Amino acid sequence: MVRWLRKKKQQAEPAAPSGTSGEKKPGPSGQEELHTLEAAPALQAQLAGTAPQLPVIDTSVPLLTVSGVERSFPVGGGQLHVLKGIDMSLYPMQLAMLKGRSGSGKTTLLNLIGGLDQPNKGEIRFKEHLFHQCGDNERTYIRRKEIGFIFQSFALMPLLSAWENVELSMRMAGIPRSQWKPRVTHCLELVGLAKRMHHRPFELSGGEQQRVAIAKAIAHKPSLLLADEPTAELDSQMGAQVMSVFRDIIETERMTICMTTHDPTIMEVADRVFEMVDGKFVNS
Ligand SMILES: Nc1ncnc2c1ncn2[C@@H]1O[C@H](COP(=O)(O)OP(=O)(O)OP(=O)(O)O)[C@@H](O)[C@H]1O
Repeated sequence: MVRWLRKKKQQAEPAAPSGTSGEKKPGPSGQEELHTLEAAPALQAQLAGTAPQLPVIDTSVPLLTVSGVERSFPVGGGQLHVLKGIDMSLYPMQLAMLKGRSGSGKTTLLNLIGGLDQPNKGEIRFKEHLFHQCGDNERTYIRRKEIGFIFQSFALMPLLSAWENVELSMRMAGIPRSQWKPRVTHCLELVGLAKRMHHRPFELSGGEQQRVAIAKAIAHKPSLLLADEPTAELDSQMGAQVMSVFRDIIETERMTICMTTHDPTIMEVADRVFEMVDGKFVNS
């Protein structure tokens, strides 16, 4: 078992990336808060100081910048203005959360950040790429290489095992076959499913299925992981396990995670919370 140190809520901090230096913080009681989850060997090695040194990442340079973004949809002969001027930055190794009432525009924004859709106005820069200027093919190419998606409903192939589901995503991402075996093993170990690799989705709990979905989403080593309500279908214990896995992924895979949630308990582990009201951010 591995200890997971729960991050403190850091909403009050400015836009600079908070909590991204990898330091561990005590819980509100001043004690380290313990969450138990099957150990991720890569994380264990890191904690034990036996892992190889990871490359240094400059966490002060945004991975993604959204500036003045607006998105409308044609509805019933008029325009529905969903996003009304969004500015945000996501930094390397940050866990960012979007919260807001149903219909406030969170998924619409996540789709834009992930290059699945384009804004009517404003700019989206992801690394050196200007998403608002890219054509569909270019965005698809960048997305396949650099971005991973996790959905509320797991989206696993029901007849394939956990292993085969993750392997399929590597095949579809065009990753050379020689890399499949070590990477699938690593990803499933990272999400705590070393002993469930050959189970099919119906033989796994909801939380385990979501962790297979996470392994699938990170298998091609994206730098940004986007998750639309990844804990909505899970009970609170399984939701906490998914958040624990997200923290491990940030530390060991050096990814940035941006997710939507309605759950205030889940928000406590965020480095940054963006609150959306009627297509705009408030208090952020
Ligand atoms: N393609 C579309 N065409 C027309 N309207 C759309 C489209 N996509 C989203 N909308 C509308 O935009 C608004 C925001 O939707 P969105 O899914 O972004 O909200 P949300 O905050 O993610 O909600 P929830 O928490 O329920 O998932 C909704 O009123 C929705 O009906």
